[in-house]
Amino acid sequence: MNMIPSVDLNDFISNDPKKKQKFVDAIGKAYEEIGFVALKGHFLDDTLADNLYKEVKHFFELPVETKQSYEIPGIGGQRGYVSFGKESAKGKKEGDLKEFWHFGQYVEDDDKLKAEYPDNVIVNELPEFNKVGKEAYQMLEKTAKYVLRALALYLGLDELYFDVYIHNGNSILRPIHYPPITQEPDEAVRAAAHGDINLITLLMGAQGRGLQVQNHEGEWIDAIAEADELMINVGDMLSRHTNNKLKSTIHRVINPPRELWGTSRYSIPFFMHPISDMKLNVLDGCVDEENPKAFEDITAGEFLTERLIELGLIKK
Ligand SMILES: O=C(O)CCC(=O)C(=O)O
Ligand SMILES: [Fe+2]
Repeated sequence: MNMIPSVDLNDFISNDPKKKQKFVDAIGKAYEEIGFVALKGHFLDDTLADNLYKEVKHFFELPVETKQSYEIPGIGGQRGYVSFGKESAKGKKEGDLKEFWHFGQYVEDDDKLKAEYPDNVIVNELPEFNKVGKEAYQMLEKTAKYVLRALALYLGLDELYFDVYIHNGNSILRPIHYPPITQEPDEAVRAAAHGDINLITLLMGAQGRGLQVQNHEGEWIDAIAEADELMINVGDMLSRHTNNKLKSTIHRVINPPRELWGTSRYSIPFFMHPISDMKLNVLDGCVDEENPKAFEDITAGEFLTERLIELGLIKK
């Protein structure tokens, strides 16, 4: 499989059962094979996406001292700014060549979760950044909810199975800036090969080249979505919950050829996480003689903490 299939969310949302089933089958098959799809018909419109990119660029252009004033100690980088080189992929010692920001959940109707999550960090210099970040967060979350509904049907679960776990979930919108490369990097790359931690990841298509996905044969293929598509992949939480039926595919961001070292790269993944109490225990329907239970029982919160330690974002 050398192609990332394209699907249209309008098929799922339409009242036509045939189209809906076609969407469910296509996304399920893609996730059993390559682990990625390109999705049209999502809820993030062009104007909002353009404004988000504009504001994100303004943010990363702020003086480094200003950005660092938004780096909050003690929360594992879960909100606000994370400076250059701090995060490394699981198993790597070199930090990735990136700086990033985290917008988190906007809890309005659950005091317990509101207290559990760190507050969102407000950038005083850029009122629009805060506003556009929240709007984009909510539109991507809505898109992800429908994708998970389709996957629930594919897995033989109730269509609304994931809804209770993702309402006020611990999702994160992460604008990333990969700065220009100024000297021959030793071992470090923009983002070393990794699987995402969460249930599913939504990535806007507009970004430049660089993202690559590893297929079953171990070959790296370029993942390029069209401007109106979101690239959506399975993360390790969903892969675990489905006993590896849905694949969390390894991907990376390679450094550009030398003539493009002078250019920045921006990308804005939305990592869909459930609430921390969700049990990621392997679903009964995903276990049979050929596929024995491959993972220990664990909650989403425990799994996240384990991985943030491995990424260097929380200290043991
Ligand atoms: O920058 C990209 O295109 C992808 C980044 C990524 O895979 C990640 O942050 O998990
Ligand atoms: Fe990723």
